[in-house]
Amino acid sequence: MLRRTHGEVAGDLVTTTPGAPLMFRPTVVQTPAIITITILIWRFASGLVRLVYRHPIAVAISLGLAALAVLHGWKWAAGTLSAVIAALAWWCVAHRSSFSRWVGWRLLACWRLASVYRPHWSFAMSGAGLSKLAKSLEYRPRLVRVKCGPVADTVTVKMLKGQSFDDWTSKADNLAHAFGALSCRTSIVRAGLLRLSFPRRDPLRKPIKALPIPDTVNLLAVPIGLCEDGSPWTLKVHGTHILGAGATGAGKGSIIWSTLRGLLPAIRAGLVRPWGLDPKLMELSYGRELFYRYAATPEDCADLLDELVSLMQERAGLFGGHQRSHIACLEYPFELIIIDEIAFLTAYQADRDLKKRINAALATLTTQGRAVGYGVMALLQDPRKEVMNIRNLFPDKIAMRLDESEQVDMVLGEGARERGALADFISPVPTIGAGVAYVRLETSPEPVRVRAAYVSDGDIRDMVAWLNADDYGDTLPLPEIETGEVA
Ligand SMILES: Nc1ncnc2c1ncn2[C@@H]1O[C@H](COP(=O)(O)OP(=O)(O)OP(=O)(O)O)[C@@H](O)[C@H]1O
Repeated sequence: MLRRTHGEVAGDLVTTTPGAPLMFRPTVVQTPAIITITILIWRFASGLVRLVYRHPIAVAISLGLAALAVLHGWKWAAGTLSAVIAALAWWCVAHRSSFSRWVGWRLLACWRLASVYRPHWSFAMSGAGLSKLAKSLEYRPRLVRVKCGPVADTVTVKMLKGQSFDDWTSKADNLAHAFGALSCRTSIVRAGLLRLSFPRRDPLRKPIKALPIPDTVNLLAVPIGLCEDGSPWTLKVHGTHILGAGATGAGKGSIIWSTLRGLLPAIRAGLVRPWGLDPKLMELSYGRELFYRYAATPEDCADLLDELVSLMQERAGLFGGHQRSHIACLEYPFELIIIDEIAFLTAYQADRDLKKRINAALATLTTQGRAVGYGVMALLQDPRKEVMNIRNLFPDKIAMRLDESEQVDMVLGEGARERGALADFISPVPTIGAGVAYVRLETSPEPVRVRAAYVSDGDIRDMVAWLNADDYGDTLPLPEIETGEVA
């Protein structure tokens, strides 16, 4: 027997027939039409306000054309529209960069929103497991805004309540494929708001030619290559120490030479003094004349490091009580100690006394050198702790192509690989992957993919010639040089 009943009496029902089907119909509360209409009007009005706020120019043009068509006829509207299009085309040809900035990227963003992100959003969210089902309703993260730049699209998203940043970083691969991109990077804008970055093309696909020797030198931003968004990759060399790790053939040399190239005017002026330690004898020796001092054998390297420690301590003694930071000048230049394959001097050194001396000198330089104008840039192949037990004394790290995925976090810190630093996936083919690296820039904790410019043997010879050229004689002006306050 079938019985219809209202929800509230269901709890009191008793049936004597075992297995008798019970039809349960919940109480339906009729919403008054006025409330439904008010909600619809409210939604329409807020959508309209949002449209005007987000696209004021497009709305103004559309309204203006509509007004023209109503007041003077469609021919006037069509003529004005043609004039506007012709003006935009002229702007695009004559001043491409300003056109792109003000119009081009916005139009592209509208197009990408309508053709890529909006249509695939719902499926991508449920496919990646980022939407939630509650009471038979599907709740999806809200697509807030799409912006386009020369290289990548950035999509701002409002996360669902209860979601964490890690929920999104772990789905980066799913999202990249869902929107037809090569990769997806996630970063936090503010609580609950995320930025997803989808590259449309890869500016690091091809080797980058050696950058021009700059006129001015900023020790806090030496240009050495490009970031994945096409912006310059600059390296802070003053007030820090840099550790670069990469398997053989990863292109560690390009980081050294690009840095020296960016510093060349300051080296020539005597404001920066590079010290080269080259235990492999293969890398730095090619541009030996660029170095203020150079050592290759482990004994010479140990002596040089000891000398640097005593110079540094002497300078610290002079600065003590007078100044707390270093500004590069002729009297106290910035001393940059470049060590190629540091493991040869530390872990792989057979002579135990020498190894101890070198380790002690390196630890002293890296712990006390920053504030008095001593910076260490060390490169190595194997970042494991057994090989490099002082890697935590290097504030800035660069992960080039690495052999194992676990090595990525050893270099860039816990969780870096999960956040997209796929250094173990960098191609071993030199033209594709040499010089490519992941770094954490000061502005963001998220790893950024970068590529150092390739400084060829010819470029190094040119740098030596440039340094030794005496056309300026003694009248060489000091380059503008910026150093930061280093506490
Ligand atoms: N930035 C770069 N862009 C393109 N190609 C590069 C770049 N850097 C290096 N290469 C190419 O990769 C090769 C290996 O580079 P490099 O010797 O610098 O590697 P490495 O990491 O120092 O290797 P190893 O540790 O064995 O000395 C170079 O001969 C060059 O052809």
